[in-house]
Amino acid sequence: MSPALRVGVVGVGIMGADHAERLARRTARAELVAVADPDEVRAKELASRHDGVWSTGDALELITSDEVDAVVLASPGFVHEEQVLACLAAGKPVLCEKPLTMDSESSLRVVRAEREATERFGRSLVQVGFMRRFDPEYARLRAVLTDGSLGRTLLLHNVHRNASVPNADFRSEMIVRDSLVHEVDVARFLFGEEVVAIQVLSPAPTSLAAEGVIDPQVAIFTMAGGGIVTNEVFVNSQVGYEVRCEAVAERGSVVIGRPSSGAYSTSLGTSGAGQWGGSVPADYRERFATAYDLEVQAWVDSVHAGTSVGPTAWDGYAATAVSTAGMASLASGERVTVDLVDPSTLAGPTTQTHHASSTKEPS
Ligand SMILES: NC(=O)C1=CN([C@@H]2O[C@H](COP(=O)(O)OP(=O)(O)OC[C@H]3O[C@@H](n4cnc5c(N)ncnc54)[C@H](O)[C@@H]3O)[C@@H](O)[C@H]2O)C=CC1
Ligand SMILES: O=C1[C@@H](O)[C@H](O)[C@@H](O)[C@H](O)[C@H]1O
Repeated sequence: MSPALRVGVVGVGIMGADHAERLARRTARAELVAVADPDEVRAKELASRHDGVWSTGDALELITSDEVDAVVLASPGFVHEEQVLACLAAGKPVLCEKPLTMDSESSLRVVRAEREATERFGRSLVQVGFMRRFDPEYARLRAVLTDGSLGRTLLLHNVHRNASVPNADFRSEMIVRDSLVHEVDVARFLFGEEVVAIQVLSPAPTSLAAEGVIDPQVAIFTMAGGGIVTNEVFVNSQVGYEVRCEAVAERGSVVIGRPSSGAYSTSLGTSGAGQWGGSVPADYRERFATAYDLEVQAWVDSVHAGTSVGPTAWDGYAATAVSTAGMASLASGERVTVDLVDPSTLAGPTTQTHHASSTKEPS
């Protein structure tokens, strides 16, 4: 049996700490060996909870270390380009949290570098952290939509709510680039097509959002085959983490993410009367715990096998291209066409994945 994959985690805030714990405690054939964060106290504190894990304030030191075989990037999106490129230069497989980068041009640079690295190292090195593809409910929904029994998929209706967002930097644009980007990937994953246009509408905002932040937002995607996707993203809903998706097809519809499909209970309300309903998860770490576990395990297994799995650099770029168009639409209120490079014009091998849960890449 091959030795455990020695993994380093870059950025140990909310998601990085969660992934570090997962790698250290419940990912087979993997070992957490190092963590990096410019907040060195935070990195050191996390490392001290695990035997033999070292910490550094310098992400590049971790990425280039001979003691690290593969890297999980959970740093903020604006540093992903530099850090993914460093992983590619070092020939290290990287699981990069979404979004791949913050704009279309930088994501395209990553796709080009990834193709060169694939030729050089003989395998695709980038997986993007669109974990919903690994969620059992989304995977089941995709299976139902693709088995042909319901006919062609016509519409998707997505709801994505966070109780609140962590800091004052989470402006209207972040709702598009950091939150709505999940729905972009879901739309591509479920339709198996690209998003060709987006319109972002700005309803009157909640008084509970930070000054000047447009929250909620409603976005409408047009798919390459003419399907339409409606999306509500509301990041200051006060209640909890609600992610639902309803697909409408020619011969039926399918909904996932309802409380009844998870924990469901009756209880006594504060008034003493009986009430019904499920509990709403507090945040993504609770709602998508299984998806993250499956995502990280699949990544580790694929690295051992020398293959790739799940969302590729192309998937990351295609999603970011939609967000970039979404930013323009947020500013103008107009429908904006997505500008996506023709993949056949890119040099190097395609980064086709070999996983049932991946969107087919245009050839
Ligand atoms: N897949 C999912 O459901 C989720 C994904 N994310 C993604 O994970 C990433 C991190 O998000 P959070 O953990 O929420 O942010 P966070 O703000 O909680 O943590 C970010 C960490 O990165 C560190 N950092 C800053 N600059 C750095 C650099 N140059 N190199 C290394 N580390 C650096 C910060 O000090 C902080 O500890 C983002 O890309 C975000 O979009 C976040 C939440 C959920
Ligand atoms: O990825 C995530 C965060 O970065 C984002 O900020 C949240 O809105 C999403 O719900 C969460 O899944």
